[in-house]
Parts: sequence; C-alpha cells; structure tokens
Amino acid sequence: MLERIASPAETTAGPATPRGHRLDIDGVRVRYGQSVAVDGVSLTVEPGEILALLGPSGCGKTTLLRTVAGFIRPDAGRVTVDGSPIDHLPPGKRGVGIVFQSYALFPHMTVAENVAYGLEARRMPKAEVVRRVEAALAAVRMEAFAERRPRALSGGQQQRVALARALAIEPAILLLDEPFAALDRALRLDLQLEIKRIQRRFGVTAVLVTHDQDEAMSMADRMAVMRGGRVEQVAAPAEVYDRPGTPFVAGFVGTTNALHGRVEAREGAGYRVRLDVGATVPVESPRGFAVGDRVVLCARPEHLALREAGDPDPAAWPARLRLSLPLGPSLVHDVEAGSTEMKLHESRRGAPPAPGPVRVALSPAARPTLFPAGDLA
Ligand SMILES: Nc1ncnc2c1ncn2[C@@H]1O[C@H](COP(=O)(O)OP(=O)(O)OP(=O)(O)O)[C@@H](O)[C@H]1O
Repeated sequence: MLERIASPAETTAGPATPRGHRLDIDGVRVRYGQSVAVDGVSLTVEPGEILALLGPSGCGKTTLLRTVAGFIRPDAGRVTVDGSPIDHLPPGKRGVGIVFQSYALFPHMTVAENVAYGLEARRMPKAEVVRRVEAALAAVRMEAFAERRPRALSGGQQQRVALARALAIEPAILLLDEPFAALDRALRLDLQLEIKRIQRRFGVTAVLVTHDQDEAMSMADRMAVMRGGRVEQVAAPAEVYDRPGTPFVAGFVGTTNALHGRVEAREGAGYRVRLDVGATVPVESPRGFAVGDRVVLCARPEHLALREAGDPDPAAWPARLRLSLPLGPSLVHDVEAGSTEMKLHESRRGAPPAPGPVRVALSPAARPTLFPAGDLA
C-alpha cells in the first residue's frame, strides 16, 4: 500500500478507488465468564470501505475489534481477510494496523523511531524501513516532525504519528479504536479529514469503533449499529437515519419521537394509524401489520410541524409548546402532548413562537417509521 502512498505523482486526492482488502467476520461470539460480550456477529467490510461499529458503552464494539486484531480468541466464529482465515495468527502476523484512543507512542523515541519500531520488529532491511517511515509520515503530513519526541507534539499530531505507525506496516486492514476520543473538537475534525483523505486516496479498508453517531455518520461508508453484543442494523449512514431497522436504532442514531398508537386500517402503501396523542395519520410502511395492532411511530424532529392551536385538521393533535430554541437557521421546539414529549425541528422564520397551546402534525414530506409496539424494548 505504501508504494502507492509514496508515489510522488499522487499528490492530489482522486475519487475513491477500492484497492484494499476484504474483511469477513463470521458468526463471532466472545464470552467473558458467564456474560456474552459479542453474540454471534457476522459482518463484511468491503475493500476500501470504512465500516463504523457504533453503539452504546458495553455493547461489544471494542471486544469485536480486539478479536479481529487477534488480542482476543473468540469462543466461536472466524475472521478472514480476502477469504483466508487469520484466527490462528498472532496479532503481529495478521496484517492489521491499529490506532488506539491513547496514542501509545514511546516517549523516549523520536517520531521516526516510533514509526520504525514495528518494521524493525519485523526485521525489515534498514533501507526499506527508512523508505516506509518517510512514506508513512508524508501520508499523514508529519515528515517535518520526524526527529521530535512525542511530548513536543499536540494530541492531534501524536495521533497522526500513531496513524503513520499503523500505516507503515502496510496493513491489509486498519483498525481504529475511538482514535479521536482524546482530541478536542478542532483537532478531531483535522484527524477525521486526514483519515478520510488517506482512505479515499489509497483505498484502505478500515473498521472504526465509536460511540459518537456524528463521527460514524461523517466517517463511515456503512455503519453497524450494535446493542448487547449483537448487530441491529448495517447500512449506509443515510439509510440508517432515514430507515432505521429497529426503534433502538431510531433512538440511538439521531433523535426520534416515539408516538404510540393502533392500526385503524390499511391505506395506500401503508396504514391509517390512530395515535394515542389524539390524531389519525396516514403512514407508509413496507411492514405487515393487522388492523388493531399496537404500533410505535418513530418520527424525526424534522418530520413534525407546529400548527396553530385552532387548526381543525384531524391529522394534527393538541399539544403545548414549552420552549423554542433558535439554533442557527433552525428552531428546535420542545413540545408535550399529555405524557408524550416531542422535539420538533423547523427552519426559522422570524421570531420564535411564544410558549402555549399549539397543534402538531406530520410534515407533508415526512417519512416516519412504523414498528410493532413490542419492538420498543
Ligand atoms: N476483560 C473483560 N472481562 C470481563 N468483562 C469484560 C471485559 N472486557 C469487556 N467486558 C464486558 O464485555 C462487554 C462488552 O465490552 P466492550 O468493551 O467490548 O464494549 P464497548 O462497546 O467497546 O464499550 P465502550 O464504548 O465503553 O468501550 C461489557 O459488558 C463489558 O463490561
């Protein structure tokens, strides 16, 4: 890979070209004593793709990543790269490069020595080590800092060196374990752009562990949303946001308003649903429901619109506006209808409305998602 990184002709980023390797995780299960941390996960990461593992603390993201890296032996399942099993190989022989949350650089070594360390441990000829260190530092734009010690670098620069060290071994797969977590906002954005640039330019296959949905949305080609050791949905970020597979995904990725109700009738490409808040709304849905089924309508804040208190539309329901917060060009409304709390997101037109009685309706272009009520566990 670094021959390409080193190529002087490649000075401008081109379109994404998949030249990386394919990773398959097949039925992986990991237990710690009696508790199951990863519960039969199967995932494919396509060549040149960044797959984000996203989920709340304790859902098994890091355990899964460490299993791919070879630090944890799974109780069941297997991991292959380009179709070849790597389960029997120790971490150093798997062709995986890892970047951790803490930079994990050796403080007494220079930047160049840190990057060279893994190559020398592999007994690589000196000239090749020098070439790869230069190429890796150039890839992360840190060649001017080769002789510095880590303590003379910012956190973002240290993390770039850690990235260079991972790239220098020319890994088949790059594993990123919350690599931005210790960085402040500006440095985080810099490094995110850097990794995206390298990935797009060189077709690196990568797995990114994060609990930050914005990070997963902006960095990943696809994301796997995990919960309790299982994958709930794998799809492109926009797909996960627009068509969440479960109420958990709808709530974890983005904000959702969960409105309970009952199916009244089939209608068009979906159903007519009587909401408990006191309105009957049409909802498109590919799922099969029977008349009378209890359902949950998951609506994004931008799926709901504020109406006048006197609006007679039967598809609008009575509510009380508690607060409106201007957020740049938008307004976020905090609304309650009985015990149901809702957040609405609208573009700002003039001054925020005063708190008090209102009605709420689905906005015309809204595509909320309908789930069986039992899915809201
Ligand atoms: N070495 C261990 N021994 C026992 N249990 C562990 C060990 N490591 C992790 N666990 C448990 O396994 C589950 C999954 O942990 P894991 O660290 O993989 O989750 P995570 O999604 O990466 O969480 P976080 O975002 O907090 O890092 C958790 O319940 C955790 O407490």
